[in-house]
Amino acid sequence: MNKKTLKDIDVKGKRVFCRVDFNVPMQDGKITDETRIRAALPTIQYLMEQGAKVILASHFGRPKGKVVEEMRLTPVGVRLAELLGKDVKKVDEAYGDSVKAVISSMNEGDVLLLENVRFYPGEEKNDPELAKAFAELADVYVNDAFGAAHRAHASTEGIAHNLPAVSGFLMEKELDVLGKALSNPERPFTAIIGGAKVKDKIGVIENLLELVDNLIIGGGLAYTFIKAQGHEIGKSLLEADKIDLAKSFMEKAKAKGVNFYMPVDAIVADDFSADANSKVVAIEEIPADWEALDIGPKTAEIYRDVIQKSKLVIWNGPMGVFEIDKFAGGTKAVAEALAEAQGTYSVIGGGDSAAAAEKFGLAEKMSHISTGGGASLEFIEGKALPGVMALNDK
Ligand SMILES: Nc1ncnc2c1ncn2[C@@H]1O[C@H](COP(=O)(O)OP(=O)(O)OP(=O)(O)O)[C@@H](O)[C@H]1O
Ligand SMILES: O=C(O)[C@H](O)COP(=O)(O)O
Repeated sequence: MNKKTLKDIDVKGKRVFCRVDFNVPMQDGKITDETRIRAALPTIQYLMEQGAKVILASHFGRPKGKVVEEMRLTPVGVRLAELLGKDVKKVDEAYGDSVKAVISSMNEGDVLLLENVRFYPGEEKNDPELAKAFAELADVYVNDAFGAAHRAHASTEGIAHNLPAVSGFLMEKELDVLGKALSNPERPFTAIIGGAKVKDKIGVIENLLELVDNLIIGGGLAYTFIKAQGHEIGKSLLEADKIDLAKSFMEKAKAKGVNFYMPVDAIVADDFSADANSKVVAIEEIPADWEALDIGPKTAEIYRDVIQKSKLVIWNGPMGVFEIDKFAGGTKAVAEALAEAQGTYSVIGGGDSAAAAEKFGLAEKMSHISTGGGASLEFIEGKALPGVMALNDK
């Protein structure tokens, strides 16, 4: 990487604004997967050992520029303190005089966690004033938030223009590992795209068609494609204004000779809940009042077979609502196929896919679990990541 890293600068006694990605899966105020917190520890511990005053900033969820009580970073601070074996002071703002006062009382090696940066409308707008306000808190900026590096926001991009700016260890490692896997990909190269963020991921699919031999679609975003094929999808997730785009992708795949795999069956439910009635149906037969919440067993078998014949697989986004056991089978089948595949380099991206691998006890069997979802996809697509571009050159 041609960007400066933490090892290139001296942080002793300095106030370091360290952007991390603590956007962890959470249910009822409990962290359900702490991969992203653990992944940030090497940088945080290094900063502590070097005698920096460590000021951590992160976003959590999508509060849209307002304070949302359930999206405070307080539970993350509690868990971080346990993992570090050290107090972590948490404040309820992310800049301003009261935060400055807390920072001025910090000792070398102390750790402070700021509030969710997305509580401020300027964050996602990359407002230069907010970037300046963040920068005023510190002497140095370290970006270790690989998972948010595809966002040009005030705490991931803007701030880097106001302070000496370097990457953290996690950022460096992610760019290194992903860069190596993709510089000359082994084939067959397969991408598996699932999850629920249809808007975010649909563009990615188009770019992946230029790179891969096989494209597997699952999760909530599959149903926009199924609809585009002319089937009814009941109450399944749909991005209606993307149907034509989905159609054009399927045509593009055909023209390019990319194998485009979509669910042939699904598990449908009459409610989005653990005690819903559910059944397996062929993909053309989703009942009007039901929604598809997982791929079906036939689809899982086909996907398993493709995965096992691949040399490089990137996987982003679960195949179904894996948080609920009865809709977890498809995601589990994909995770198992990846874990069992011999000689296949497997890269998992996305908070939820990583959480799923962890939930099924298969995380250790994957070649690389990236802490980035959208970020790893954009990197794979060959896009420049704003959070990386803004850092100082070596
Ligand atoms: N068929 C479906 N209908 C509705 N929701 C679904 C369906 N399949 C999966 N999901 C949901 O998608 C969510 C994950 O989607 P998301 O796109 O955020 O994936 P991700 O792996 O976390 O990627 P990223 O890190 O980029 O956000 C899960 O909470 C899961 O329950
Ligand atoms: O979960 C992620 O992919 C990152 O934390 C970025 O979150 P975002 O998609 O809400 O920007």
